[in-house]
Amino acid sequence: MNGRTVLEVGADGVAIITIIHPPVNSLSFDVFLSLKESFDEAAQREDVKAIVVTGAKGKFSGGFDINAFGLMQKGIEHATSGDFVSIELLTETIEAGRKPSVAAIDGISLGGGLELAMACHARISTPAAQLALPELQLGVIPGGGGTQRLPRLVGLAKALEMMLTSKPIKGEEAYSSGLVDALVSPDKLLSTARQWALDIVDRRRPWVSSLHKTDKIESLGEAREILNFARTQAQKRAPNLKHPLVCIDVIEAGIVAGPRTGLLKEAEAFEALAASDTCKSLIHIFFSQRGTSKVPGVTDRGLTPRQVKKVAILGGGLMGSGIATALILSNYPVILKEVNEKFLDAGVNRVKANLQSRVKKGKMTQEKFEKTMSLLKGTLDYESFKDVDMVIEAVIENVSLKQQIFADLEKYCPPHCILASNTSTIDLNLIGQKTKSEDRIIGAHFFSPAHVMPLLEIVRTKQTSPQIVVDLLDIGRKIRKTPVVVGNCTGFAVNRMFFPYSQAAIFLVEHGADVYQIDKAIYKFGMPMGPFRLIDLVGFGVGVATAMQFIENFPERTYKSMLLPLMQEDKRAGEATRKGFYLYNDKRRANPDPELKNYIEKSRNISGVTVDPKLVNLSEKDIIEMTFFPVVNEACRVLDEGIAVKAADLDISAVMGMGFPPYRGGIIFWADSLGSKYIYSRLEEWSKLYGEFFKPCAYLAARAAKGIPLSASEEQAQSRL
Ligand SMILES: C[C@H](O)CC(=O)SCCNC(=O)CCNC(=O)[C@H](O)C(C)(C)COP(=O)(O)OP(=O)(O)OC[C@H]1O[C@@H](n2cnc3c(N)ncnc32)[C@H](O)[C@@H]1OP(=O)(O)O
Repeated sequence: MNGRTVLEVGADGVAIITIIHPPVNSLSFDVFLSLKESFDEAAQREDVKAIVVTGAKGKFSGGFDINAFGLMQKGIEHATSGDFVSIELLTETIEAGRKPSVAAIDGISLGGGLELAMACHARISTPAAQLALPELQLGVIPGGGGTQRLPRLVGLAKALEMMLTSKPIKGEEAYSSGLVDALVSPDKLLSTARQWALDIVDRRRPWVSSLHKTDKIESLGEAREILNFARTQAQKRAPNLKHPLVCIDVIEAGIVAGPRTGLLKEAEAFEALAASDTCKSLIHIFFSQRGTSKVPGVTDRGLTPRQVKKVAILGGGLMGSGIATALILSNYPVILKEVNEKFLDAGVNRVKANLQSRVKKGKMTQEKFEKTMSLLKGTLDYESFKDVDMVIEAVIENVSLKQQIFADLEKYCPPHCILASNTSTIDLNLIGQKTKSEDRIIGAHFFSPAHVMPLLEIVRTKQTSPQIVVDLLDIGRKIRKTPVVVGNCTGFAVNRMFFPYSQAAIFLVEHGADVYQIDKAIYKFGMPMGPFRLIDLVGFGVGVATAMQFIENFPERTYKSMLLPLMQEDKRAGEATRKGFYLYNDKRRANPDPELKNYIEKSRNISGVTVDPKLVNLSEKDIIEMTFFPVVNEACRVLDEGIAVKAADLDISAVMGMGFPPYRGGIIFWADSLGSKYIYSRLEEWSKLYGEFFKPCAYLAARAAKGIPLSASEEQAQSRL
């Protein structure tokens, strides 16, 4: 059985129904059926006066069992159909039941979990409990009456905010907004809920049916205004997504035609959306994100992460200060080392500024700011490194400098200390060449700004010990990053994929395509910005340095262009210099620059490239394919070489490291939706026309030949032969 509920009746006549489905008490079909049985039994038993529903082990419920979406998509399960869950169970059995029910909420009450609680006649919560309707994050809308009951409990504006952002609110806010009726500490939760239920029976407390509440709902005119504003915002935020608009339509239907009509519309829309590509992609992302910390041969050895009490960071530049911020925010004491007072001050000030911006946004109190800053100590020497448990080197990308630093670290740090480098491209074996500590050298590749970006690329060499990987995975989790463990090579996984992306864009421009048209098409596809706007943001210095690494290591498939160096020569080095592919005003607004064509022309002449009329007016589809298929090709090489353990890790790397739209499921998931054969045939066609840069790799060719998805593991691929 996939989860269940238990029913216990106390001497006071209150039946406690407890959901038991570890780890988060999700609502599987078995749990729904069992809930129905338990509520039916409680309704029938004469010794039961009232009902309390709760979740085992301090967690009310993490919502609908997300595994079940897969079953629904395969047509195996239909039990969520609105008729059963939303109407029969939640509305008719629970809300319209003859005995009052109270939800006792601790830990989490998410999605279907909150919908179950809202169908009860009252909700008692602990202050720290998290309540949310996060369904939109999964490409669906609430399907258990959430679109109808939440606005009636908290008002339209708050309900829309909760649904459209998917963000949880804590018990305290839930209480002040009317979602819960009382707040109590965890030890008093059940007794308070029991008493509340009995009080409803005795008419000492109101018997409220959320679905029929009217006091919080705005007038029709006002409601329409709020809904239309939400529509505009939703379209602006994610123009490619339809389900947020469906959610707003369903809420509106309930307000215009009544909650019963709203429930039916909701159920219908939920079922349709659960079968959509967006939902499939987002659920793939949900599980893939949780799967990144399961590394075969590492996390299955029973190793326990060691405690890291003190961390040292070398380099207080943009990366070093960002990493320091991320660590102190999670209460790690940090030593920041720089080469002189001036650089040290600048580094410490950057950390300060990072935290101050949180204070300004109201995300941090002044007191917490001071406490957090006190965890950071600056230094100019290695004196205080003797008791650090981890060092993260974040200096400039210079091999000999890094080699020297690691040799020094070996001397000054204790033998158990993790020696990590934040390099984004350099082979770790090179960095550790002058040490005998290869087993504790590891890559901790953060993405800028390090205290904001969610990805941490953990790079292990063949010598890195599994214990060190387990330790870093634990730190990653504690500083709230999604770790992806990859193998060692130039560029690792994320930059290996990133590189052909900007290269393809530069190739297209040199052959006649328009910079701004490319950026527009890629933005429309769902990237946060186009490749040229991104190169401007990152800065040409970084772009050129990375290019050199790739030219050196993968010369056969690097498209060589002088465009960036030429622009750099003229002090056009990106946003920092206010000029790059765009011109930037005081407010960082990017404007196209008519002068750009002169540089492109010059660069074309140097490369000996002529404009290809076929590439001048490319369709958006062609721009997307010519830019992203080389990325898919490189991702296939990364998989083939074993740099990434599984395709899903690359999907997460693309989403969190490159900004690839999660609703397309990540780079390989997206590629598989188009088919390996199609991608192969296009790359093959372009490689004949334009050379090696587009040449499909052996992995892609083999899978295309057999019609096998790119994500299939090697064993799966073999078994399909
Ligand atoms: C009809 C309804 O309207 C439709 C719905 O309810 S849709 C579902 C709505 N619910 C959600 O979106 C909640 C999703 N879950 C979460 O946000 C987080 O997992 C959480 C806050 C519950 C717990 O977070 P955290 O403690 O960090 O643990 P996390 O690693 O994420 O999850 C623990 C395990 O529970 C699983 N899990 C979490 N929520 C789940 C769910 N709703 N269904 C199935 N499994 C779930 C995770 O996959 C993970 O499994 P693993 O250990 O095998 O990798």
